[in-house]
Amino acid sequence: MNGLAVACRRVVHIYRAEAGDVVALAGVDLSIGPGEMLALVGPSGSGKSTLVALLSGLMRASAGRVNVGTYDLGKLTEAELARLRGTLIGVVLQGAARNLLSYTTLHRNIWLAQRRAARTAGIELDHPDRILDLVGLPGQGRARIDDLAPGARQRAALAVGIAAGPGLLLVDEPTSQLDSTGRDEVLTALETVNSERGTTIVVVTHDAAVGARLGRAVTIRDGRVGAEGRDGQDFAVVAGDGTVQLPPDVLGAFPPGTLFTVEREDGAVTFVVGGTQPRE
Ligand SMILES: Nc1ncnc2c1ncn2[C@@H]1O[C@H](COP(=O)(O)OP(=O)(O)OP(=O)(O)O)[C@@H](O)[C@H]1O
Repeated sequence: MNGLAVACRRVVHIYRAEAGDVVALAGVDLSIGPGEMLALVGPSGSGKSTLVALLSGLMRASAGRVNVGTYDLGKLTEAELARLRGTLIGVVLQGAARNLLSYTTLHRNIWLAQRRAARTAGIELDHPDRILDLVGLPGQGRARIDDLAPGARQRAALAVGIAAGPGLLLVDEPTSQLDSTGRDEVLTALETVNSERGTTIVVVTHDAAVGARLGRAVTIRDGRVGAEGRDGQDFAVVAGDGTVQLPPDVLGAFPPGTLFTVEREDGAVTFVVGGTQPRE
């Protein structure tokens, strides 16, 4: 399966709670190319997990459009969404244990994750040993999950996530409980899956270093896509409503109300900082 493109357009998600509605996503615009690796970085409560739940079809957006490959997820039935999750879309939930049956072997965990895809015509599945090679656990098919070290257990969770050969892999906080060696091994496994299979990979993380290593890091702040870092360069991002999201570390230098002069010359547009003059 080749990598799938992802497109979010003006995505809003509201949780209806007794204490009042919570706007978790407030108009997210995001495009991810097929085969791209990207980190969603942001503080707790900023909306990262909500966005991943929408991309996996576990929840539906309150408004806006979410496309994965040729599918408009908002138009699919629950059964169709469940089928996509078992085939085209792989999900690795936060906390390795939530993805694994701890009392049995790695092989059995992978077989179980392949069951739905095995019944779907046209899907060719990798042998579990090949999947274990990809995540850096060669020859460990007979190991019980209970007996694995934390880093290996996280890579076992990745093996289950890629078992059906998804075109999009969504991974929530894969390195949060690990030391630097464990983190490195998990990131290497993700890079190998991406380069060998072309899988599009989205990783939710609090860790800016993980974002830097994946090449593209998109900041989520208060339910909106904020600034972006790509290959070591920082970018400000224009949102669908015309607001400009700045990298967090330069925000302090441009308080709300900062004016930019817009200069147009020969079809080119330049913005020049014109001083801070907050409106009355
Ligand atoms: N089931 C829910 N009911 C009500 N509010 C919710 C629910 N789930 C999340 N929220 C709220 O939605 C907002 C976004 O939460 P979300 O879990 O997506 O953020 P996050 O960036 O993934 O945070 P974390 O890094 O802590 O997982 C937060 O204000 C959160 O309190």
